[in-house]
Amino acid sequence: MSYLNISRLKISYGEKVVLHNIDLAVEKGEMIALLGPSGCGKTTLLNALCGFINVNAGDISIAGRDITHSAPEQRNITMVFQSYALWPHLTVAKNIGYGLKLRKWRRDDIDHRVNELLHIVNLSGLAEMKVTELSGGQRQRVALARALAIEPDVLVLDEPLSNLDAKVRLNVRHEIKALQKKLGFTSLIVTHDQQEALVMADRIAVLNQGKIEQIGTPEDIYQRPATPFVADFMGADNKLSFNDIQASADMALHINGNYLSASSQQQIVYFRSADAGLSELNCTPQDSGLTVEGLVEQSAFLGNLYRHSVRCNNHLLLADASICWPPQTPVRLHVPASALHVFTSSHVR
Ligand SMILES: Nc1ncnc2c1ncn2[C@@H]1O[C@H](COP(=O)(O)OP(=O)(O)OP(=O)(O)O)[C@@H](O)[C@H]1O
Repeated sequence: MSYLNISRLKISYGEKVVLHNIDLAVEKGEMIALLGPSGCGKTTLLNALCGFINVNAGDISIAGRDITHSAPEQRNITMVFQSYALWPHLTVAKNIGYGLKLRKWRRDDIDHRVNELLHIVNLSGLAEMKVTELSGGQRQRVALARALAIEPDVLVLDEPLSNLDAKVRLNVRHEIKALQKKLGFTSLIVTHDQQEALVMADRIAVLNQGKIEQIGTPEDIYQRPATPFVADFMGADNKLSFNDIQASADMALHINGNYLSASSQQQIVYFRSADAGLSELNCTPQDSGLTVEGLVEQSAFLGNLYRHSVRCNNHLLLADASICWPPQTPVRLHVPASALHVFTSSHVR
């Protein structure tokens, strides 16, 4: 039995079902990222876990204790919000100690715990500052310290980094991850950002329209997407059907040494632009993987590389390269078989 168990959870708003039979088992000390497009039900799942909304069917338990219908304050789950939700008129120390005061801790014990947390989140020395005097990154660390102060059974983070600018965001996500490893708290984090999920989570649950499409390690989700939705969401931005490939004299696909056969026509292949290499037409073609001959239509400088769009008949494919191939250059685009994600079209919605 896992530490946190969500089983067959169903939530609806009126007639509209927004979570369908969600099963999620989280081990103690694990960080799970809930990843998915806007409206897929991530926040609803967190709200159900925290007890902010009613559950239509299913169960939630922590350490064997059924909390499906417990009041939020009886669950020992704390949430860190995107907006920090700090008290602006209180100092950093008073914000961090707020939950402990509500729990009627003794003054000395609160001071001791607050100092411990200030040290943990690297804010020692800022105890007496008002939170309004802090930067966004510092405020989010206060919010985290306040949430951790009461030693929650589960820490829930709802898009905790989305109000921070890009550079601070990169630092804070590594800090939270390091803290989670050090302190061993169990947590669920909601994010839109696939890279944030890859960096921070032990496992990622990808949600689509109220269902979990796939749950697995970051490597599983990125390298072995189970469905076309996950492949696409995780950045496999090119898509071709086997029919398209077979119909074109300029495309060829070899998998396990075999040229694609007629029986595989119901299949569809996804790949990332980063996995597609470009070469001149007079180079010897590779004998495995996908090969497409076409013309460079556009190239865009992305800083560390150039992204090219390559036209082959009515298909426009994307390929990255460290050098810039000018528009109208005839090229061969090649993707190794190991970087192709192949699905039967019954998977494709
Ligand atoms: N109070 C509500 N009443 C009715 N429908 C709601 C309510 N809250 C959310 N929904 C609907 O439930 C679905 C899931 O919403 P939810 O906020 O959980 O998605 P999300 O994945 O967190 O989205 P985002 O990333 O944009 O925050 C959406 O279709 C939304 O419109």
